[in-house]
This record gives sequence, structure tokens and C-alpha cells, in this order.
Amino acid sequence: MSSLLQRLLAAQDKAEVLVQALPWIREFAGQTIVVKYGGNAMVNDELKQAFVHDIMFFHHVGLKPVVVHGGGPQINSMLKRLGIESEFRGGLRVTTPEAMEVVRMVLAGQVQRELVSLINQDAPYAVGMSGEDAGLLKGRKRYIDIDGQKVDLGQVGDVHEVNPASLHDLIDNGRIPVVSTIAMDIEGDGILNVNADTAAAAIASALGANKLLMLTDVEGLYLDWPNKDSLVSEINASELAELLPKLDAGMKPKMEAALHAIDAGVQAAHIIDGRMAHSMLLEIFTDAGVGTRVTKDEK
Ligand SMILES: Nc1ncnc2c1ncn2[C@@H]1O[C@H](COP(=O)(O)OP(=O)(O)O)[C@@H](O)[C@H]1O
Ligand SMILES: CC(=O)N[C@@H](CCC(=O)OP(=O)(O)O)C(=O)O
Repeated sequence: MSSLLQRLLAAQDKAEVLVQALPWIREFAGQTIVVKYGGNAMVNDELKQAFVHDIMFFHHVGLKPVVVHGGGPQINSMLKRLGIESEFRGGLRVTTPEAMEVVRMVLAGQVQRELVSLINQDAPYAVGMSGEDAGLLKGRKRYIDIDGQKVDLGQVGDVHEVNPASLHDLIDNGRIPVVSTIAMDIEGDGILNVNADTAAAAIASALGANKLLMLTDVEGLYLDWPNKDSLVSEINASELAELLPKLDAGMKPKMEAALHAIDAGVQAAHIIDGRMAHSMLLEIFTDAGVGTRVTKDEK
């Protein structure tokens, strides 16, 4: 095959992809999309760059992305460096006052700063916020139930109230908010460590977002983890509610969050593999779709 013909065929493939994206771009333009970027998906610089390109793509085709970031592994390594013990119970970090200082420092001072600066290298749209800013996230101490026992997790919170006014201001001005998930404690004068999936779902609900995308380090939801044949591409709210008690630690807060968002009116929540470059674009703008889509029950 001549090289000219090869080039033409490759160009045609690209045109095909663009044409395929058109109906989705038309459908989603103007919609708010909350993207939860998990710490486990921030594997290397190339992937972070691909994430930033996808966010910019969303922005430029008229979607309104809001980034809510995690940073569990990054917090772990800082705690380790500082010699502070940390354990997880039910997928949540037991957070002592000492650990809370590190959580805030790593999320708002390191991970958020890095993402904001990466996005702003493309164009100066990103604005970092902590849930503490402008009353964005107000929380209440969260306890969990383990074998019938109420377990105290320290400074861990559930979102009680979201004040999305500051996010609306930013979005309306063409900005891309990048949110760290620390909440003000409404019952005290302290702060709370909120799981980033939980916070992303609460923010998506409060914004009336159309979609919640959750980038993680697995292909999607497995019905029978870790059986690799049990990956599910679509599941509705009732099916997920039934599955929830059987899920393992990491997936539990994530799927609870997805369900919460759907119940609150978000049209779909997608669990996507953040280790695959441009997985968000594939999920949103192509017919192929990757990952797991959680939808409302059919009426
Ligand atoms: N049913 C399941 N399907 C997919 N992953 C699961 C399941 N149960 C447990 N997991 C684990 O959950 C992990 C993702 O959750 P987590 O580590 O909290 O991610 P993130 O930091 O992105 O929020 C996966 O890497 C996997 O090990
Ligand atoms: C209470 C709780 O567990 N908070 C999390 C907050 C960060 C987070 O959720 O990060 P990922 O999305 O990367 O897991 C933590 O301390 O690790």
C-alpha cells in the first residue's frame, strides 16, 4: 500500500471517530459533569496529562466539568514518611487529629495544587477549592457499623449539606473547579475527612449534574470480585442496592456514592478505569463505552 493511501486511511479513521462523537457532543453540550479523580488513578505523569486533556476537551465542547479529587495513596505515603500509623475500616481512613493535619496538607496543598497547575498549563481555567471554602461542604461525624458494633472513625465525616453557590459562580464564569474533600464539621468547630467518592456524589447531586464519572484503578464493577469474567457494563439502581452489602471495602463507598447520586437525580454514574489513557472520552463520546454505567431503574 502506498504511504499516501495509508495516510488517507488513517485520517479517515480519525474522521470516523469525530463523526461518531458528534451526537454525543450535541447531547451533552451545556451539561454539568462531575469527575471524581481517585488517587489510585493518578499513576504517572502521562496519565495525569491524558486526564487533563480529557477535562479540557469536555470544557471546549461545551460541557461543564467539575473535578473532585482523591489522594488516598498520596496521604498514605506522607503518613508513612512522617511515621504516623493509619488504618482503614470499611473503606474509610480512621482519622486522628494528627492524621487530619496530614490529610488536609496532602489533599489541598499537594494533590489539588498539582492538578490545578497541570490544567492551567493548557489554559488558565482551573480554580482549586477545599470543601471548607465558602461553606461548600458541611459534614457530620460518621460512624460505621461493623458486626453490629458502632465504630468511631475519628475525624471522618459524611456530607450533611453542600452549598454549591461558589461552584456555580466559577462554572458560570467558564472556570473548572478542582475540589478537595475536607468538610467543616457542623457539630463542632473542627474539620472532617470525607471520602472523595462520597463528596463527589454529594456535589454532583447538589449541582444537579447530569453525570458523575469516577476514575479508579479497576476496569469497572465486578459482580463477583475478583472473578475477571464478572465485569458488568451496566447496572440499575435496584440491582446495585441489592449487591451493595456483598461488596468489598474499596468498592463499597464508591458504589454507595453512585447510588446516592442516582437517587438524587443524577442521570448516570460511570465507574471508569483511570489507568487507561482517555478512558473518559471513550466512555462519553463513543459508542463503545468502557467501564460500568449505573442508571436509574426503568419505569
Ligand atoms: N466488586 C468489585 N469490583 C471492582 N473492584 C473492587 C470490587 N471489590 C473491591 N474492589 C477493589 O476496589 C478498588 C477500587 O477502590 P479504591 O481503592 O477505593 O479506589 P479509588 O482510590 O480510586 O477510590 C479496586 O482496585 C479493587 O481492588
Ligand atoms: C475518610 C477517608 O477515607 N478519606 C480519604 C480521602 C481521600 C480519598 O478518598 O482518596 P481516594 O479517592 O484516592 O481513595 C482518605 O483519607 O484516604
